[in-house]
Amino acid sequence: MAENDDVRRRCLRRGPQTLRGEAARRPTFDQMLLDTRRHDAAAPPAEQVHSTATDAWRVLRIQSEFVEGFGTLAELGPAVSVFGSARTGEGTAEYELARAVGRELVTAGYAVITGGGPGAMAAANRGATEAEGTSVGLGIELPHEQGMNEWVGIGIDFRYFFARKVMFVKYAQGFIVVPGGMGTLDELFEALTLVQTGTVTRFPIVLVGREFWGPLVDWLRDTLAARGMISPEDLDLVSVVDTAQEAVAAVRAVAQGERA
Ligand SMILES: C/C(=C\CNc1ncnc2c1ncn2[C@@H]1O[C@H](COP(=O)(O)O)[C@@H](O)[C@H]1O)CO
Repeated sequence: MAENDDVRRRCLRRGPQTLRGEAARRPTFDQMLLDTRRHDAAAPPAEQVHSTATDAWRVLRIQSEFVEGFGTLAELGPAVSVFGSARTGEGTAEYELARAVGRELVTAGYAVITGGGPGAMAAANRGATEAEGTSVGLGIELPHEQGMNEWVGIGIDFRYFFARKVMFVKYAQGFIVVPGGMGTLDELFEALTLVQTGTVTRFPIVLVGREFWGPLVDWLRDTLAARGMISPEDLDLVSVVDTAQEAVAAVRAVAQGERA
């Protein structure tokens, strides 16, 4: 019974479609593109050929995500992307930290971009909205979709993670990262790699919460740098602070350096 309720409540947004119940068990577009062992291996050979052919047509859908993203965000003005856990609970210290980051960014003249989901993303969007600033959510279609949080003012739903990731970097002057899990680390390390390789320059990456991020930074220094996997100066690509005010000041310092 509980499982039936869970199936009935499950909601999947797939492009213009909203799917509930059994229909929401269908794979997402990202799964169909990437998880080919799951979706194609069981199919008879003829269908596998058909599936391979449809990959070419997916290019048009992918292209439309870039067109939509570029079109919506081109005139956003200065913005900062904020990342953090989808699981951060309302009322927790980490929720309030993300909310303060959203608020402080708006006060400093930045729009706030998040993944549009729950937890720390909603908190940052909430802070931005409460400070009467621009609050952007770049949502992603997931197997257990939760929908865009209520604090998003400008929302775009993506089907493909990689198209969405381009928007986080292209339209932001920097990243502020509050405590999070796999998704947050993925976004953090993608940005670090882009800066390390010179693909983007003068792009501040600020980790908020010394107690949370300290062990990761220790590992970067004591293991990666110590074993020559990164250069010692790569450690300077990331700043670690404790408060929302310090995080925004770190972003501004880079922006002011750029103007000087
Ligand atoms: C897991 C839950 C909801 C998932 N909904 C998400 N919506 C939008 N963006 C998401 C979602 N989950 C992860 N992300 C992206 O990754 C980062 C957070 O991942 P983490 O593993 O929680 O750190 C975040 O910045 C998003 O861009 C409800 O429990």
